[in-house]
Amino acid sequence: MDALWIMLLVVLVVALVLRRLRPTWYWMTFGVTLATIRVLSRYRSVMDACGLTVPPSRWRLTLARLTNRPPPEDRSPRILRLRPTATGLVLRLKLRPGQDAFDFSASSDRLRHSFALHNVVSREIRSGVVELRMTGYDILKRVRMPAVGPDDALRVPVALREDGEVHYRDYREVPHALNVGATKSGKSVYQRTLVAGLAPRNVALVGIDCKNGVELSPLAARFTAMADNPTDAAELLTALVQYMSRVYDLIRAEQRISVGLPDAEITADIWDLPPHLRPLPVVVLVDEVAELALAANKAEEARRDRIVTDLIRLSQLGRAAGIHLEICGQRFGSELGKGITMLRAQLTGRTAHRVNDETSANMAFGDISPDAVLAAVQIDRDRPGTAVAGDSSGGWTRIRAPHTTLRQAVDTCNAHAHRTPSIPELEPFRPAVPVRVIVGKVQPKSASAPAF
Ligand SMILES: Nc1ncnc2c1ncn2[C@@H]1O[C@H](COP(=O)(O)OP(=O)(O)OP(=O)(O)O)[C@@H](O)[C@H]1O
Repeated sequence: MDALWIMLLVVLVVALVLRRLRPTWYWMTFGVTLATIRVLSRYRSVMDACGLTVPPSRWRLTLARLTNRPPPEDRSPRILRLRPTATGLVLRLKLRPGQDAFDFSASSDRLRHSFALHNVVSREIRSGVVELRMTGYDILKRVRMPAVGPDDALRVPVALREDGEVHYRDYREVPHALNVGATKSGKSVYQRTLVAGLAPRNVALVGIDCKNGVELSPLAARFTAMADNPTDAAELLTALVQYMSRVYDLIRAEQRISVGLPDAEITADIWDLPPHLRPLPVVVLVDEVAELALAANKAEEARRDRIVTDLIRLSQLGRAAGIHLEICGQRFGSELGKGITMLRAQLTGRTAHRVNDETSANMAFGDISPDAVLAAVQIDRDRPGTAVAGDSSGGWTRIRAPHTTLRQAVDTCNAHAHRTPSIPELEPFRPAVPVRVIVGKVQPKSASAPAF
């Protein structure tokens, strides 16, 4: 008997220690079973307490009256499935008549308290079916990205979502994106994670970093072109617009629509071109857009207008030519001058790191979702890297990128330097990569693979 008590005590101590120090292990060993028991045993009372039940139907009431039985209780949504995951539980529910997916998202905070789980996120799967994704512990405290298999060239896992899913930056779905956040909020780490994710893929990277190149030039080995001041940036963007025209000429030359040509072979963008003719996609990363958009005198004003006009043209026409914009800034509002709001309207993907005021959050989400504005303002100061990510469809989620160090990103870029394509129009902007000496060998500058 004594041995049994000692064993139980040891298990309890181990569980408490794991819960504090290794929440992932705690969840996998004890947490998942305890949470499943808790959710199933409290389910009816929690639904009732959260106002997620519906009164019994008329025929049930009539039947109870006819058979002289007490009236039936209010009904909770039917559980279709309860699935444990590595970070929590997924509960799929069939709604009762009169219920709405919004009822569940509005009650998610009440649900998480009632089930004693860390977080509950609800989403509609299809008409009448809602999924509650519950996480058992704070998975954004120390982000560990789950292993994801080889994927499409332009779908990069960049962060972890609060519901335990991977957040992807998918350039085919969302061609251009905006990333705002106060200083020290984690924008550069997010951008670095993105570059490290893109480096092993067949894309051309173009960087504009007017902070004298401090963020992007260490990663230069994987960049086809780079500018570290507004004057070079203006020239680089003009060259990109010329490149875009050449890609459009190529697409037109390949269209040759005739009666006999199958519909599937009529192309209006690079993705429908035959693989041997298809140019590589180009991702243009702009760090701190305000440096490009502000002007102190007349000459700078002319340059600024040229830059903003070229960015607008790239954002309007670039997608079909495989050119994608990824623009970072502390603020992105009309105070940056003419054309900025027009440019912002073209940037479908929105990510807001911690911002200091509601106005800055409005610049990312004001025209999309008021809830997301509130969530961006509430991001904790001691949680850099946490952001609210959304798109223009109104959906949003809390995410946090893994803490990719500059050393990790530099190593990844150097390892994939041989993939750096060369684009003739951008050749004058190719960054000078210092000759690297590796174990006694002299490594030449990265080999140039032709983009097209
Ligand atoms: N995802 C993350 N996980 C953990 N720590 C992070 C994360 N992102 C950023 N940090 C921490 O926050 C610090 C500031 O991040 P970062 O340099 O990316 O901010 P920033 O928004 O680019 O700031 P600035 O605009 O001043 O350049 C980093 O040095 C890092 O220590």
